[in-house]
Amino acid sequence: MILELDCGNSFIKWRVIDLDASGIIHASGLADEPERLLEELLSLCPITISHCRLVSVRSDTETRLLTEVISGSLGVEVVCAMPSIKLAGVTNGYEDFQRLGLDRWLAVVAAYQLCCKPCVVIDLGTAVTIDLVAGDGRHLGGYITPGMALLTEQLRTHTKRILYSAEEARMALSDTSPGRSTSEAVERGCLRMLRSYIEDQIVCAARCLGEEPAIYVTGGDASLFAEARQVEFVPDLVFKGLAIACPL
Ligand SMILES: Nc1ncnc2c1ncn2[C@@H]1O[C@H](COP(=O)(O)OP(=O)(O)O)[C@@H](O)[C@H]1O
Ligand SMILES: CC(C)(COP(=O)(O)O)[C@@H](O)C(=O)NCCC(=O)O
Ligand SMILES: [K+]
Repeated sequence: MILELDCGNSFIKWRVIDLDASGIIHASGLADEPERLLEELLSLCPITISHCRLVSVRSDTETRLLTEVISGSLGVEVVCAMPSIKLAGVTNGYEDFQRLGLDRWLAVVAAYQLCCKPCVVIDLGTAVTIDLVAGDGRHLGGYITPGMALLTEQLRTHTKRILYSAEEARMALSDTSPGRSTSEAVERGCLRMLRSYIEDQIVCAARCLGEEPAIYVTGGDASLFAEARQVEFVPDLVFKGLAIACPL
């Protein structure tokens, strides 16, 4: 079995899939910290892990510690995705290719392999990233903004009277009519702002790419954009890119 890990700034997503091309998922999870991840992985017995591949946007130190803990506890070598200028027909559009977030890089590589045409990749995670790929596989670059959790957290931590619970936040997103409480005003305001931003980005991308691009959405907050126009939800887009970058 292969253990795959996507280490984002909020959550470490992991899954265990078959070694063969079936890609059957035998286990998966989401851990907020390495200690929690290890508990989940050690509880996987009797599943035996023979290979491990990982992509991380955390610091080099945290990523190294994570690979050492996984390698030490599961007895497998951890193969880490690395920056590259070209991969699977996609050319990295950053001036310094090594600075492009590896989650973004793997997501655009996977997206282009899915469609082989101009595409837009939207990852709604801690940050919201939007990347454009031309029809010939050139990554044109993209945009980074705070995600929902960061937007609302900034308001709560930088004001004195914006205070509400996680449950109130969850309830607030039942619809986007004018908020009649602090939680509704903040959560709905931030959601509408992000939705308008994403809609605008999609319109501009179609103009920039010269034809209707394929639009792929992934990330923990993707569900908040469910009613967005015709987009394709690919929750495991980064994992698809990881398999391309680190074939076994
Ligand atoms: N299990 C979860 N519990 C709470 N929030 C979650 C969960 N999964 C995803 N989210 C939401 O998605 C965001 C992070 O999604 P994710 O794509 O995992 O981020 P990253 O890749 O940046 O770690 C959180 O800020 C939160 O809004
Ligand atoms: C933009 C990101 C923080 C998004 O990470 P995430 O929200 O998935 O945790 C990550 O892609 C990153 O660290 N990028 C490096 C900077 C850049 O892409 O320009
Ligand atoms: K991510």
